Amino acid sequence: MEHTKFEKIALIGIGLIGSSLARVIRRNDLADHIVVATRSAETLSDAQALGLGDSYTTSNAEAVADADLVIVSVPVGSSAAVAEDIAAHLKPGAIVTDVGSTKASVIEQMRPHMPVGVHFIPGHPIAGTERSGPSAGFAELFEGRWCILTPLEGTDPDALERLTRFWQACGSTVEAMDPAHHDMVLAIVSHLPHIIAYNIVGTADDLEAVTKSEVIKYSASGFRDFTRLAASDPTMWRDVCLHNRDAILEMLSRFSEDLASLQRAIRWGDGDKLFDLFSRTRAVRRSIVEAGQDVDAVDFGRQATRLPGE
Ligand SMILES: NC(=O)C1=CN([C@@H]2O[C@H](COP(=O)(O)OP(=O)(O)OC[C@H]3O[C@@H](n4cnc5c(N)ncnc54)[C@H](O)[C@@H]3O)[C@@H](O)[C@H]2O)C=CC1
Ligand SMILES: O=C(O)C(=O)Cc1ccc(O)cc1
Repeated sequence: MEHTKFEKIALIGIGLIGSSLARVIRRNDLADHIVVATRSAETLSDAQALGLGDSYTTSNAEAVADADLVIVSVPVGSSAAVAEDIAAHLKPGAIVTDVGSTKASVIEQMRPHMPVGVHFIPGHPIAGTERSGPSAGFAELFEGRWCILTPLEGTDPDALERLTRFWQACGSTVEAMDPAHHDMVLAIVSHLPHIIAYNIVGTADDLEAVTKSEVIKYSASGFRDFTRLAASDPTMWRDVCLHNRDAILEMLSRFSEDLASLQRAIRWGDGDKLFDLFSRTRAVRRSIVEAGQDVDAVDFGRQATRLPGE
């Protein structure tokens, strides 16, 4: 594909997302050289053992020297620190992007550090699993998934086109969105489901004294699905909650109102209300499946979401 290959791609952060990128970049021949950078020497040596890059460093600054594409894949709360590390070492004309689950906060943290002549284009692949670390990644992660880019005003169209082609070459469909809108949409479709999962599994865990064995023994599919989400990386999700605070609080307050109304229907035996809601929600699921967004039907998706030991 014309103009898709980069000379040198710097991957800052080599967890689930960074290592999946490393694998797909290698498999699809999207770079002549992949340089891997991460903060801890231990993670770096894991990445090296997996053969994820062509060179390795614990210095973010060293990694970006001569790179024409820099992809920051760290928990969103570390975005400012990474931007500070790399700012003075970026090659003029380089594209800097990220994969963070929140966008307004990442922009606020990184934009002030970006030098003139460097193209900063924030992004977010809507693809992941509950696993983390360099061994968790796989080359197919982004296949058939959306990647949202939130370009800033005045973004160079050629740089945007190059980054769009990069994500397409990873198997994704790219869409541009306003950062505030992204944060609101993701709050309801991704952040709230994780918070609800953390909460319900926590509630069950608090009942431990009475139900310890029952929670495990009878964990039917409903509860099991929540435990998968609630097994997601604590640092990553702490940062998402702290950095998409307003949108999450807005969605949580709507959620609490609706939950109170559901609680009331149960208390007063309002079967019609329950039936109407459950019919409406069943139609939502059907439209997702019809739109081909039912990832459970995709083989690698099923594999990726298996519990450890399954
Ligand atoms: N896990 C998921 O399902 C998805 C995650 N994301 C976003 O991708 C980003 C990365 O997430 P994962 O890969 O899942 O996390 P991870 O925990 O698997 O990996 C994070 C990596 O960042 C490194 N790191 C942390 N601080 C650093 C610093 N200051 N300098 C250099 N490296 C640093 C860690 O050592 C680790 O290698 C997060 O912003 C997350 O919100 C986006 C889509 C899906
Ligand atoms: O594991 C799951 O079900 C996910 O929802 C993965 C995920 C987590 C965070 C994102 O920003 C995007 C995708």
